[in-house]
Amino acid sequence: MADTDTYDVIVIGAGPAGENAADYAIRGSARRAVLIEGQLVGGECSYWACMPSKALLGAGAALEAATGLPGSRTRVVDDQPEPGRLLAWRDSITHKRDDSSQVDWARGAGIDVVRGVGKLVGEREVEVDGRRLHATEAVVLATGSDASIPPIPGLVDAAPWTSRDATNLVEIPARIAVLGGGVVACEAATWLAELGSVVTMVVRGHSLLPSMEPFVGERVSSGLRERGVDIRFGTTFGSVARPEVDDTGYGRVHGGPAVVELADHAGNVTDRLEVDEILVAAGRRPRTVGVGLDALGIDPKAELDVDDHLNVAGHDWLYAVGDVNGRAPLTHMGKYQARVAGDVIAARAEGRSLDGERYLATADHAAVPQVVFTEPQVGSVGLTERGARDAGIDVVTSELDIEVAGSALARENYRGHAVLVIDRARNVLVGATFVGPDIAELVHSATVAVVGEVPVERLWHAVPSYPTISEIWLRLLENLRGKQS
Ligand SMILES: Cc1cc2nc3c(=O)[nH]c(=O)nc-3n(C[C@H](O)[C@H](O)[C@H](O)COP(=O)(O)OP(=O)(O)OC[C@H]3O[C@@H](n4cnc5c(N)ncnc54)[C@H](O)[C@@H]3O)c2cc1C
Ligand SMILES: NC(=O)c1ccc[n+]([C@@H]2O[C@H](COP(=O)([O-])OP(=O)(O)OC[C@H]3O[C@@H](n4cnc5c(N)ncnc54)[C@H](O)[C@@H]3O)[C@@H](O)[C@H]2O)c1
Repeated sequence: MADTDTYDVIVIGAGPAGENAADYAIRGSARRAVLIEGQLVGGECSYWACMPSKALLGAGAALEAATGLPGSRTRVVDDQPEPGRLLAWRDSITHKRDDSSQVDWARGAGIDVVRGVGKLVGEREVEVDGRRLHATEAVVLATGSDASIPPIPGLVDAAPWTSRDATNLVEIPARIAVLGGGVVACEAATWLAELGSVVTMVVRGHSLLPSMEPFVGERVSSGLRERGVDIRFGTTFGSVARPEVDDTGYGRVHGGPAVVELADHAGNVTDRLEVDEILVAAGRRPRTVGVGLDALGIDPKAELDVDDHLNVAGHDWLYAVGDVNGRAPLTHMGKYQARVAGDVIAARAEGRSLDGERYLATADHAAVPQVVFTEPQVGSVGLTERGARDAGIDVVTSELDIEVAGSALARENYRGHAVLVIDRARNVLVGATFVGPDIAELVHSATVAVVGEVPVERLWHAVPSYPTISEIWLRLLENLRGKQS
């Protein structure tokens, strides 16, 4: 009988990255893997992040599409989502936080599941609730990330919402202040406003989604303002006071009203807001502390040093995939890294060479795609114009409003914008950004072009179907030809 405490592969954290690493490391072999999970198998994405957030955003997007066309507009009886049914739909998508189907999937894939908090205690050694497990091949760290709460006076004591509350909301706060101008803040402000909250976004910078092309922030700000969201740029929370705090659980209002002092960069108080809830959407921190990295001489507070095999520097048996390594904190990128790490573990276990593209997570550097599900949607891949120039690439750009037959048919007043960033010397696409209704599915075409390093001359022969929003590709290439000739 197999020793239940010895596995070929031990994975700490059963989010999307951990699940895929375990699966790829043993698939088609007699190797044995175990997933150690302290909360829910499926991780942040399934229960607290991607899945519930997209469930909450779907109805608003569908209403936007229906009200955007004569003929369906007059048939829409209410242009706001119906809260009760929307929250029930969200609950059906998250299985009310019951992870049994994911546990069944793991067991069906030949992966053991151990519940508990795992900790590295030495080379290839992991402890979970006093039990010692040994890995003959590899240990994979896939512990994800936690929401960061900035050290603002009174903020922690006010028990603010994090994204877990916003995605799992059961009470809709009448007035809410959202701290942050990143992806979580923009998406959550969208569904909260659609559900009837009066939303004030407090953004310390001067644009939303500042890591993207500048027009992205402008378009998303307009979309949010059209939904009644008040955006205060150049402002942060100076302090928070909430006299009555109540531990009501995820997604319920955590007590009485809070007074938030807004402050400018010099610390001067510029305004005071009274709100019923606060959402902190100020970024995430990899879960590296408390997982035993110090037992290996690795500083748990420092960024993990991980190579393109997803190997942690200095430990050829230790891998880190997903949010925990900070390379590209998105579900699809964590799963991609996990596929690469799993393939590397399998190849090493079978004594095969690691030559070949499948063993290197190269997309993390130059081809990270992302869709932000605001209204309008934002989709991007690769470098922005500024990012490319900062990387020393001589670029030419092609930038246009999305005005093609496909977009005119999608909405009566379609408004969208797109840019291609081309490496002038190699004449290949290094980045693309699209903003507009229904652009999410355009991103993968750009990803293929970036990853494939398709010469712009060849892109001419990728003919977009008529009438689709993809026709913008042709307009952008025509515009580029005008610039290059
Ligand atoms: C509101 C929100 C919306 C998002 N929407 C999207 C989206 O639309 N698309 C997208 O691509 N990304 C999205 N993301 C990002 C996405 O959720 C993460 O990139 C993804 O969940 C990371 O997967 P992971 O497996 O690395 O970590 P996680 O999903 O965080 O899973 C890690 C798991 O490890 C467990 N764990 C941690 N420490 C231990 C330990 N010591 N022992 C045992 N178990 C442990 C945790 O309980 C958890 O289950 C969103 C994030 C947020 C916050
Ligand atoms: N659709 C998607 O792909 C999707 C959706 C949601 C989240 N995510 C991912 O989840 C991760 C977390 O998202 P996020 O929005 O929390 O992080 P973020 O880094 O995108 O944005 C953080 C925001 O908080 C602000 N901030 C940080 N510290 C602050 C402080 N002390 N005071 C005031 N403001 C402060 C920043 O200026 C920024 O506006 C990201 O990696 C994101 O890509 C992805």
